This record gives sequence, C-alpha cells and structure tokens, in this order.
Amino acid sequence: MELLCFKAPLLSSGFSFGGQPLSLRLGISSHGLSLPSQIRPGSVVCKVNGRERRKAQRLGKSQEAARKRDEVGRKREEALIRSRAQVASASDDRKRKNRFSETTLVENLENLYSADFGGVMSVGVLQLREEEEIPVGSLRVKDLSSKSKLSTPEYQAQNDQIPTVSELEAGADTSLEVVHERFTAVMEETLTELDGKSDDDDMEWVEVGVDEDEEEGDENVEIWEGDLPPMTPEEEEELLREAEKEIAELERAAAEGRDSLIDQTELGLESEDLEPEFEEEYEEEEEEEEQEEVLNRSEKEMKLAELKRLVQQMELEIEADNASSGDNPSTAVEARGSVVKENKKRRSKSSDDGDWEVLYAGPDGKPQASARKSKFNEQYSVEEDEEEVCKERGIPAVMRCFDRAKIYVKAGNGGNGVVAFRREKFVPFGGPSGGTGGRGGHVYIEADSSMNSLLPFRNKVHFRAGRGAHGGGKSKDGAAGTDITIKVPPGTIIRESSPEGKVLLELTKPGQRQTLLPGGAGGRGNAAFKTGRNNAPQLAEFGEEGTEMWVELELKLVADVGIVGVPNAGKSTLLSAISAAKPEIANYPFTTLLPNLGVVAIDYDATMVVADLPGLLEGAHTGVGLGHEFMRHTERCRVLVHVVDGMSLQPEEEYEAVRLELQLFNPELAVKPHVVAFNKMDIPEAAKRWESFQSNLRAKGVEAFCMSAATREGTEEVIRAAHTFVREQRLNAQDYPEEEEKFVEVAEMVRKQRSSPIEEFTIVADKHTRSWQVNGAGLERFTQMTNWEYFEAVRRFQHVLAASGVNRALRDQGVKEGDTVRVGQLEFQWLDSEDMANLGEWKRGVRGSKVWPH
Ligand SMILES: Nc1nc2c(ncn2[C@@H]2O[C@H](COP(=O)(O)OP(=O)(O)OP(=O)(O)O)[C@@H](O)[C@H]2O)c(=O)[nH]1
Ligand SMILES: [Mg+2]
Repeated sequence: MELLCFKAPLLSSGFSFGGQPLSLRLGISSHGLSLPSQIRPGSVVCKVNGRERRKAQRLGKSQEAARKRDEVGRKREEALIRSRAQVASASDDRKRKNRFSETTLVENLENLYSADFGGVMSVGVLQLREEEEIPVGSLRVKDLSSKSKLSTPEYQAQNDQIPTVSELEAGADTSLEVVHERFTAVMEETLTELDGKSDDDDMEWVEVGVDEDEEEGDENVEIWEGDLPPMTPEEEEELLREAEKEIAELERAAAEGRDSLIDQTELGLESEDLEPEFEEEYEEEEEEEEQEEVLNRSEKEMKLAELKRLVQQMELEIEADNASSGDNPSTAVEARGSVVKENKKRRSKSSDDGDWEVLYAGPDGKPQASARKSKFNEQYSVEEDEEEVCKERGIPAVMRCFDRAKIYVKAGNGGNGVVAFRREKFVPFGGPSGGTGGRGGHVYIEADSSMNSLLPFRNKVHFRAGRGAHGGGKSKDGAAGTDITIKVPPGTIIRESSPEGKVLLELTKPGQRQTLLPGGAGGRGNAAFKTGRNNAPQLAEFGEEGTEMWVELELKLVADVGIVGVPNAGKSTLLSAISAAKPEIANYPFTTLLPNLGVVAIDYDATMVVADLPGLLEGAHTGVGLGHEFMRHTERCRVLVHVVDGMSLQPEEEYEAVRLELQLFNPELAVKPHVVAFNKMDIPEAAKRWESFQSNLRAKGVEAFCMSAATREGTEEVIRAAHTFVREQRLNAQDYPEEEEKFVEVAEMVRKQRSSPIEEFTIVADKHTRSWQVNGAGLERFTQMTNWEYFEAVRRFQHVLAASGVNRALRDQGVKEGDTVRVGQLEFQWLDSEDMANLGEWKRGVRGSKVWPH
C-alpha cells in the first residue's frame, strides 16, 4: 500500500483578526509526529504570562471595552491607509481579512502579536517546514517578536538538527520514537532560548487556535477549553459591517470636508482605568501596567499624528478640487433635475489637471453625460462599471438599486463529531459514545408580498446560516444550526453571480419558499464508526462545510397591466383613481421614480394588479430622462395602458415616440395588447385636441379612449378595456401552459454533488511541477471531513484512497516518489513506501490526551 505523506497542507479556517486570537490550522503533522501534549500541531501558540492572563480574564469587561476602542482606532487607520494605498476595492480587503494565504500568514501573525490580549510575551507558530523533504519532525518555532533570531546561525543550526526524510532514509535512526525524542528536545530548547523565561512559574503556553463552541462532554473527549475563543461568523460579520460603516463615515466626512475626523477618546488615548472594585486587588501590579501604558501611549500618539497628517492632506486636496471646479459638486440627482427643468446650456468645464469632468447639455440641447469625477471620488469609489454607466445617465441611486442586488449566501457548516467513550462505574469497556455533529443551517429564500423592492439588500449583503453544534459525549448529537430565510419581493429572479448568470430560482408567487442552499451535514462521532472488528474506534469526522456563493437578485414586477406614457401625462393620477394605491402625484415630470403597484377590483372576483411606471421620453434608449431600463418591469405585464398627455402640443407624435421607445427596448412589448387613453379631458384645450387625435389614431387602426384621471371620468372604460385584454391573455396562457421551468435548482445541485460517489474522480497532471490534482466532488468532501487529528482517520483516508482506485490511477499515470498530490485543498506527497505498519497505534497518555507511543 502506498503512503501519502502530508506536505505542509495549509488548512485555513476562519482567520479572524481584530485584537482577538485566531483560529488557525496550519496543517497536521506528518504521520507519527507528535507534539508536546498540550499543543496541537499546526496551532498558533502564544507564550503568555499566566498571572497577566488570569488578570486579563478577570478584568473582563473593561478589557473588552479597551479592545473595542482600539479596534475602532485600528479600523480608522486601516480605512485611511487603505484609501491612500488605493487598495482596489473594499471587497478585496474583505477577502484579505477572511482568508489568508501563505504569504499573508506572517503578516497576520504579526498583527496577532501586536494585538494586546493580556500579556503576550511571544508568539510562536508551529509550522511545518516547506522544503520538499518535509516529512517527519520538521516542525519549527518562529518567534515573531524578534525576527532577527530566525536568521542567526545558532537558530539555523538548531533547526537543522531536525532530521528530514532523506536523512532518515539515509540510514539514520529511523525509529520514530527517537525522532520524536530529538524533536521534543529541540523544541523545548528552542522555546527556552526564545523566551528565556520558561523557568518562571508564571509562564505558560496556551494554544489560541481553537475550535469554537466545543461543548464540554465526557472526560475522555478531547475538548479544548480556550480562554479566548475565536470570533463566530456573526461577530466577524458584525465587525466587517462596522468597519464598512466606519469607512463610509470617513469618506462622507472627507467628502464634506469636515474639520477633524479624529476623536481622540475613540482612539483610546485616555488610559483605561481599572474598575474600582479591582483597584485594590491589583495594586501591586500597577507599576507594570503603567510601564505598558507609556509604551502604548507613545505608539498611539504616533498613530494619531500619522492619521492627522493624512487627513490634512486629504482636506487640502478636497479644497484644491473645489477651487479648481468653481462649481458645487453636482450629484446624479441634481443633474437629472437640471436636465428636466430647463435644458439650459452650461459651461462645460474641466480643471487644469483634468480630474474634473462637468458635462451638461450637449450642442443640440439634449442632456449628455453628467457625472462628477474627481480624484477623491475615484479613489474612494468601489462602484462597478455598469453602475458608473447608469450614473452617467443621471439615474438616481434608488432606481439603480431597487431592482438589482448582489448578495452573499452561505449555508451553515455541519458540527464536528467527537471521540468519547462511555465511562461508568461497574461498566467496564463502555464502548464508544461520541455523538454526531448537528447539520448546518439551511438558507431559504421566500417571496414576501409586503416587499416591493430590493433596496433592503443595500444595507445587508451577507447572509450566513448558523453552524451545527458539535456532538457531545454520552452519544449526544449536536443541535442543528439555525436556518435563515432571505425575504425577497415576489417576482425576484435569483442568478448565479458569474458571466453566464445562470438563473437559479425564480420566485413569482407571494409566500413561495425555496431552499437556496442546504446546510452541511454533521460529522460522525466515534459511536458511528463502531464495527464488529473495531469496537473502540478513535476517530471522528469534521462537519461538512456549507456551500457559499454570491448570487444576483433581479426584480421584475409581477403586474397584469403596466401604465406607460411620457412624464407628467397623469399615469400616477390614473392609478390613484382606479385603485387604493397612493402614488406621489405632482405637476412636474419624473415624479415617479420607482414603479408603484395597485390592485384594481373590477367585479367581486375580478382583480388585476396595475403598475404605474416612471415616464418615458423620446430617446430614452440613449439614456434620456431616466433611460428605459425600468421598462424591464413591463416585460411580465400582459397588457399596457398608454396614457397620452392631452396638454401636449402634439399628442400623436408623443404617442408614436413612446411606442418607438417600447419597440426599441423590446420588440415583444410593442406587440402586447395596449389601450390608449387620452388624458386631461377636463381641460378645454386638451378636449379640443381629442377629435383630431382620435381620428389620426383610427386611421392607424387604433381605437383610443378619452378620460380625465383627475375627475375619474372615463377611467372605468379604460380599465374595463384593459381587463378584457387581461382576461383574454389569461385564457390564452391556460391554453398554452407555460414553458417548463428551466432554472437550475441549486439546492438539488448541491445535494447531488454531495452524494456523488468517491470513485468518480479525474486526475490532472502537471508534469512540469510534478504535481497531480485529483478532482471529484465525493473525494473532496471526504477529504474535507477527515479529521486529521485522529490517527485512525488518517488510516481510513489511506484505505479509501486505495479502495476508490485513486492510488492505482495515480500509479498508472506514472506518479513518482516525492510528487505532489492535491486532493481538494490538501496537498500530499507521494511516497512509494508501503510501510504503514510502523506508524503504530495511538495510545492513551496522561490526562486522556493522545501522545505518540513511548
Ligand atoms: N386637469 C387635470 N390634471 C391632471 C389629470 N391627470 C393628471 N393631472 C395632473 O398632471 C400632473 C402630473 O400627474 P402625474 O400623475 O404625477 O403624472 P405622471 O404621468 O405620473 O408623471 P411622472 O410620474 O412624472 O412620469 C399632476 O399635477 C396632476 O394633477 C387630469 O385628468 N386633469
Ligand atoms: Mg407618476
């Protein structure tokens, strides 16, 4: 049997930073390598002063407050620095925070080091060496507090004492016990050397990379009780949101050129006094604290000075920009107003440095692009191209965002299974009793009739279902994670956020509810692995990771009738006359920016939904007025009511222009049945034009109606005519049942993927780098769920690779000793050795922890 040896697999998990310790799993040790029993391989370890730590713990609240304050300062600083450095976008930054790669590891750990949580003396990382010959015993400790030590010859020499595989193979003592002994000695020596304080009774090593919310269970269950647990996804999200708010606030403040952005108290310049009740208790330690404070303060003062300098610079820039423009910054909305009110020509002006672009009316008096661009905006805006285009056309933000949104969804991770054994008086050999983890929360999506826009998604973008609880001892299974339901207005289409933009779901009926993403399955505990041959299994699985994805939402209103027409024609007035809806009505164009819906009751049982849309102008397809993007909402309407403004000088031309715009937007719209309603008949001037309008349209074969939306005269006829069409259309629709739903059910897809067999895999070889990628949904899932902490799990993994034919396939394709093999996110090294036996058995050591055999 072949042996795949681990080559420093970087299993990243929820890397969070913010004054909080991190949860980091750098990987697992090579087979057989064990560590000092209280520290797990791949953990981030901190050497802390025990007394300090305990004090910090007791200080509780005040320390937390101080941390938060520090965080605010840090976030501000980050926001500024990020802006200055023109980091591509906020989302990039988020990514950087959430994930980490090998390259950012050291940076992140430095952050960890600089974070102040109760007297950290030094931070060490147990890291697997990355050289090719990695295998056994090549752990090293990195002291980030004094990097220089890493380069000292003594340190190097110490490191080199750790044997490598080549050495082992070259005939050195290959007994793993010896290796382990040597390694432990080196480790201890290094640690002692690094800290020089390990003899101090107060010093203790703690692991800060820990599994969250482990439940306390059986004595034998290996459970980490972390003092400083990592942040939960919710907390992390909260933090991110706060950070985003901060950034927005900063930007706004900067845009307004507000005086000073720096609130000294917020930056934590005031020293945090101990709470009175603790004062006496810590009198003796006050001196130490003072020293620390002096250090902190000088550091913070430097930060503050830097921040002030940056802000001043920004303010100067803004002033310079304002001066060079000589104009108030025009917003998109203002520009729109100006277009409509008077197509007044304004100077087109650009500043000396070309950063300004103030364009208004074009030569023909038609509005052109109107956008304000400045150095400042360019730096801070994270807008996408498309949005930029809309902006240039002068479409208000509320219109851009009401029918489109992009959100992030993540199903909950499954809880981990645990290893536990029943221990009861008079029950010897109680057997395995490790429970299974709970499933992760599902993500549902539901059409909520009380919503009519996607605007809420401007405030909340991330949706994460809760993770399942871990299993417990005594065969207790973990609770399922909390499900979440995302509410969207009826008529929402959910698309994959990709260039193809596959439609995943479509919610048309109110109350319709679909599973968007199913939660990850819980990992099995050791009770589930009990077999006749192995009745005391010591392995458990990790919970399955919940799927995550970005999806785009698009709202297409579901209405039977759409009211179209030029601005100010009386569309909203008509809707208010025929239904209980109360749209805004005013005597200026573009009163309506968002479609309004109203329900019209014709008879007891005959109702229809009518949508009043924003006004449409000639040239809308080129972006005139509000453009014609909103016409998308008419695509689902069965019938259109075209309101013609009776007060227009040339109603026929106006009618034709709107028809043309409809046709240009979508030819299908032009062939939809439509009712023409000549409005404002109560005004004599309009009434005079009616006759000629009617005859002109008759000549074209269109029968027009006349009405006065204000007095409601004639509106009923119009609505009845529209209803007749709607009824016909509904009947027709029944004759031809709607096309089969073509959309892809994500949930089904995910479930299918999850149940795909392990034997289905493909191998991609890169002969240059001698690496092999094994792809296969089943295999990747299995790899992800394997808990490498347990030796039996590792062995099971090996068996599965052999049984599923992966090993054979790799060998057939010519894999060689030392090649890199990747399965999912894990990286292994291929060893031809068939020596599984010498890995021995895990034995129970002191205090129930597992150590390598002695
Ligand atoms: N006299 C009279 N005035 C009307 C009639 N219908 C609408 N108006 C007036 O025309 C103006 C515009 O009406 P709205 O209903 O806001 O027009 P709209 O088509 O919705 O306009 P936008 O939403 O801007 O596209 C308002 O001042 C109304 O009072 C009518 O039948 N007679
Ligand atoms: Mg209106």
